[in-house]
Amino acid sequence: MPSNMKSSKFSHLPLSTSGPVDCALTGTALLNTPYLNKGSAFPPEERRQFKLTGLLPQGAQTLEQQTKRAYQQYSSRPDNLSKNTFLTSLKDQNEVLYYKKLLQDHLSEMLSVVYTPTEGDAIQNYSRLFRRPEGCYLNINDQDRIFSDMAQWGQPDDIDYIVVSDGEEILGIGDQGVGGILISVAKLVLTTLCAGIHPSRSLPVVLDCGTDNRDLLDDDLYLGLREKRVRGRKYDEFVDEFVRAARKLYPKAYIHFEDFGLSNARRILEQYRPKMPCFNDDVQGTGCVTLAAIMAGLQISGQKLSDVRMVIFGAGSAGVGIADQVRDAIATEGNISRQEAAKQTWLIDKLGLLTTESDAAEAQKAYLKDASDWSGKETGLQSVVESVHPHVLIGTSTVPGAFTEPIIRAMGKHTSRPIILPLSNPTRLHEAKPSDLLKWTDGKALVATGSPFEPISGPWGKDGEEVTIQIAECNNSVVFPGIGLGCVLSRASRLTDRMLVAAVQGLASLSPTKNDPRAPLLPDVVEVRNVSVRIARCVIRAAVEEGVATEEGIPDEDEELDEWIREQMWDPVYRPLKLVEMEGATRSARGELRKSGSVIRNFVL
Ligand SMILES: NC(=O)C1=CN([C@@H]2O[C@H](COP(=O)(O)OP(=O)(O)OC[C@H]3O[C@@H](n4cnc5c(N)ncnc54)[C@H](O)[C@@H]3O)[C@@H](O)[C@H]2O)C=CC1
Ligand SMILES: CC(=O)C(=O)O
Ligand SMILES: [Mg+2]
Repeated sequence: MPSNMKSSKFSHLPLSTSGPVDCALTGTALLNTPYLNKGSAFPPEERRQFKLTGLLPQGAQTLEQQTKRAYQQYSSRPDNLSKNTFLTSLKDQNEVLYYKKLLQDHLSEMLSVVYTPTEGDAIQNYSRLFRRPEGCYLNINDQDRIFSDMAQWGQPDDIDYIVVSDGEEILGIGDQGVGGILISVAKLVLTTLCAGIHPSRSLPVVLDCGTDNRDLLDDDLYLGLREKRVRGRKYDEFVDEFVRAARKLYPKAYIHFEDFGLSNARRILEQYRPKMPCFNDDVQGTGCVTLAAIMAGLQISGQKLSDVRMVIFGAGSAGVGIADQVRDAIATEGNISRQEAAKQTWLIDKLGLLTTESDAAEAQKAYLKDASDWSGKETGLQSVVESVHPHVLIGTSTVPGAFTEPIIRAMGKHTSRPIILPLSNPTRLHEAKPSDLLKWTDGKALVATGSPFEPISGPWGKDGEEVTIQIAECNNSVVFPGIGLGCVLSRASRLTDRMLVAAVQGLASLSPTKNDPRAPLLPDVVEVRNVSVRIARCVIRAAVEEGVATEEGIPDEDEELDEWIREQMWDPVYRPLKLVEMEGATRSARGELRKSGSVIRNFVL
């Protein structure tokens, strides 16, 4: 069934997005509510019923006509950052139009504008571009207000998905302080775009703990807490207060941690994941998507995962997250211990290879190489590649150009199809350009990147014929929306390792290389909603098997389960509005009116 087709069989479900939307709003208040506003597309009868005549020009248009006009306006913006700003204001006016435009018509073109790389520029310029607040800003010096500040966002049933960042390691651009709110917003845009998480049932949060970014502290327009980043006990208490408030206020919500600093990301994840449904995208999401890309690459090179040697350059949250996911998969495939499987990965960080003599973080310890084996030897990337002969090389270092020609040529000497994944974001921080990687390996490298790249042509076909190679985007955005959707719909009480493995298997089963060895390693972005349905299906199945799914009535059959999932995915279409009474309702911080536990938002002035 196509992703936009709804199933009457499941239209009774509370999260069903079929049928009319209850609306208590009229007039300007309705026009000012982005979730309900249809602008020039309000049909004549709704204009009369909702007191809109006189507030709109006569012509009642279709969503397609609005999309055409909005695209013309978008195209007239001179650069990507102003296109990004344009789209933000469109989202503030009319969410259906915003998502429809992106989702159905221009996804490949616009994803890089609302996400990496352009969103990185928007975040760096947050306090200069600021027009209106988006989301929940919590302040480390006002911890006693966390509960009441968060309580404004709805009633207990109202929030399904929270993305929270403390702004310390945004993409590869470091500490962005309060600007981190925009990574929470952008990740939530992707959950709606790619997995149909209801845009009014999610909550972006920034934990403002100060910043160590001198440029921000010196900027008189900076909007965040103007003090050095708070660390230690007070920081831990702050995170804990946030988690407690989130759990108490929105007990159904799944918590997605994004772009926390290296010293906190994994620690926080390990602390909370045994107790609640939560996820760290940089650690787990990146691990899952990268493992799926590696599996697709190995299918082409004809190798087994359990035979693979892998070098990871940049042993932070993402690098170690990938190492763990690959190690666990090797252990399962080869029926060996995790400890044994870890021997196939070499981690390199700022000071070179991590060995038993390195001052390693807890998470890195599983991968330390015996220092005596390396004594007197160089431990930089080139020497390690020359001595280890890796099949897979991963870049999560934020060091642009780190994968040099000699390194890649050295790798190519010992493996016929090197799998090379420069994953640092945004684009300017990639460890290598795909065009160079293909040039240095005569088109043999199997490449996927953290940010999008154009296809590359070269004389790499049979007898030197020109071929064009598509570069897959290996970004956690391919998996986190589907994983989140699976957890939300099954109301999983935890996100277990097995559920993550299931997500990888679901994604790997859709790799285009299954049918065409020249195809990109991961599905194209335009397939993303179907990919999310598949991942969600696998995650839900695993949640049921693990006994952590608390939702009743999850279908057993795959086809029926997919229908059940799709029915609960929000689509950017104008649904008819139904005028309702507003008595007994309360207003949320979004300006929407909520009746106890109702899914549908209304609004009063
Ligand atoms: N493609 C994707 O899906 C994802 C990409 N990333 C990207 O990966 C990069 C790293 O992100 P995180 O792991 O979250 O950051 P992180 O700060 O946790 O890790 C970066 C690591 O690189 C190391 N490093 C810095 N300079 C180095 C050098 N000269 N040589 C070797 N290592 C060096 C740092 O010491 C640190 O351990 C960022 O650019 C981020 O955008 C992160 C998550 C997902
Ligand atoms: C993609 C992502 O999560 C990052 O670059 O941090
Ligand atoms: Mg991230």
